[in-house]
Formats: sequence, structure tokens, C-alpha cells
Amino acid sequence: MASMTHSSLPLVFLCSLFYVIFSSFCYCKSVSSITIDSLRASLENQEDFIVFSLIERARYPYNSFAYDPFFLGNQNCSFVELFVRETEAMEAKFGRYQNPEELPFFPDYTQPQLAPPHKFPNFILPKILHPPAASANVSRRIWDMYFNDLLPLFTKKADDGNYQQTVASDLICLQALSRRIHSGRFVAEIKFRDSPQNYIPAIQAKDSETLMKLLTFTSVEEAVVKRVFKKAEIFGQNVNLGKNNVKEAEDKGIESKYKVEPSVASKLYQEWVIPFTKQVEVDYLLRRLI
Ligand SMILES: C=C(O[C@@H]1C=C(C(=O)O)C=C[C@H]1O)C(=O)O
Repeated sequence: MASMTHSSLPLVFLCSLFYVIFSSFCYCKSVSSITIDSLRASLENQEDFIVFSLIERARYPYNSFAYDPFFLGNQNCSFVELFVRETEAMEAKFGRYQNPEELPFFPDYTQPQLAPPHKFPNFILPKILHPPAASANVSRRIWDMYFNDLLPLFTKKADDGNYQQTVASDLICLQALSRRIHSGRFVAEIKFRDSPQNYIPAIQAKDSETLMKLLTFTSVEEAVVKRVFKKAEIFGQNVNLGKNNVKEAEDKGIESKYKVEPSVASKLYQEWVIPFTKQVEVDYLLRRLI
């Protein structure tokens, strides 16, 4: 094995120094390239997928069989729970939850990764969250809201037997909602970094109410709700090509102009998505100084 000569030592030292300085520079630059505006742009993009996921789920009726509890071995379970648990376990094996934006609904059932670990392309995301605060999680509330409140608002009370397709669409909606709502952790981190002096006294006093006021931007929220309404109007319009098609649509039982009523999409945001996102932000900030 070649031994290192005295003359190469300064070069090695200089290279290591350069590497340390360069990698810290990249880290700081990438953290600072995440801004409140870039995060808001990402939330705006996610709206498209959420609206399309609702439209996809609306292709199937409510299909209550998928949600009725039954006994499996000695535990009470439902078709949808079983499907989500098993799918998450499989997706975990392929590294889905290596991405800090993704949180499972059944973390106790997720499996160790099977596929080789890979370098996360956007390497800065895993590092941006303050570890004790990253556990802010409202998955249970998202689950209950989706099945108890939202689903009955935009599905027909009927049963077509497509239970697998139904719960697969449910999972896509749930994952999209969870990703959007838990983005509140990243938003809170950036708000904190932008003006720690504003947040620190309320965090130290464990004052949730003041934190909620500090992180709220009413005009941004109003714009989000209006935009989501418009997106549901544009993306979900039933398209007719003239009088014959109107007749055809009537024969097929398509009564509404929209696949999902735009008011349902905007209600989803106004009543649940935005309040849950803000709850995640508060929960995150309360743990920001631990
Ligand atoms: C996400 C943010 O925090 C709050 C939540 C918002 C949302 O969920 O859309 C919008 C504005 C804020 O009141 C933000 O400031 O962008």
C-alpha cells in the first residue's frame, strides 16, 4: 500500500479544508434557498393533485362495505384499514418514508426498508426540520375528517362493488392531504428562522394562542380558498359537445356540471386543510426549542 509522503500532507489538509468549507456553504445556501414564498409555491402545486385526487375518488360511489368494521383474527378492522396498512408496509420497504414529507397513517406496521438506501436528491429537506419538533403529527385527525366528514360530501350513496379501486383512491387522497398538512412543519421552521425573536417568547411561555396569531396570514388563506374553488371548477367540469351530448349525459345520470362540487373543495380547505396545517405549525413551534 502506498504510504503518504510528508510533501502530500499540506495538499490533503487543504483539500479537506476546502471540502468542509464547500459543503457547509452548499448546506447554508440550500437552506436559505427555501423561503416562505418557495414553500407557498409548493403548497399551491399540491392543490392541483388534491383536487384531481378528489375527482378520481368521485368516480366511485361511497361503497360503505369498504368502511364497515369486521373481525380479522382477534382484531376489529375494516377493508380500508387493512389496505392502507398493507400498502404502507410495502411502500416503506421501497423507501417512501425516507422522504420527510411523507408520514404513514399506521407507523407501527411499517416495515424496514428492503430496497438499497439511496441518496435523497433534495438532500436538504431531511436536514431542515428541528428533530424533536418534526414529530408534530395530525394523521389521526386527517383520517377521521376524511372518512367522517369529507367523503359523504362528494360521493353518491350507492355501492358498485369496486372496493379495491375505492380504497386505493382513498389512500391517494389521504396521502396528498397528509403531505400538504404536514408541510406545516417546514413552513413553521422557515417562519421561525426568519424571525426567531417574534416566536421565542411565545414558545417559552407555551402560548399556543399567540403562536397561532403570529403564524396566521388571513389574506394568504383567503387566496388559497378562492384558488382551490376555481381549480375544482376548471379541472372538474363535465365536458359536453353540444345538445346530443347533453342528452347522452342525462341518460348516463350525470346531473351536475362538476365531478366534484367546487364548494366541497373550498370547504375542505377552509374547514380542515388550513386549520390542520396551522395546528401542525403550532405543535412544531411548541417543540422548536427542546
Ligand atoms: C401555510 C401558511 O401558514 C398559514 C396557513 C395557511 C394555509 O394553510 O394555506 C396560509 C396562511 C397562514 O395563515 C403560510 O403562511 O403560508
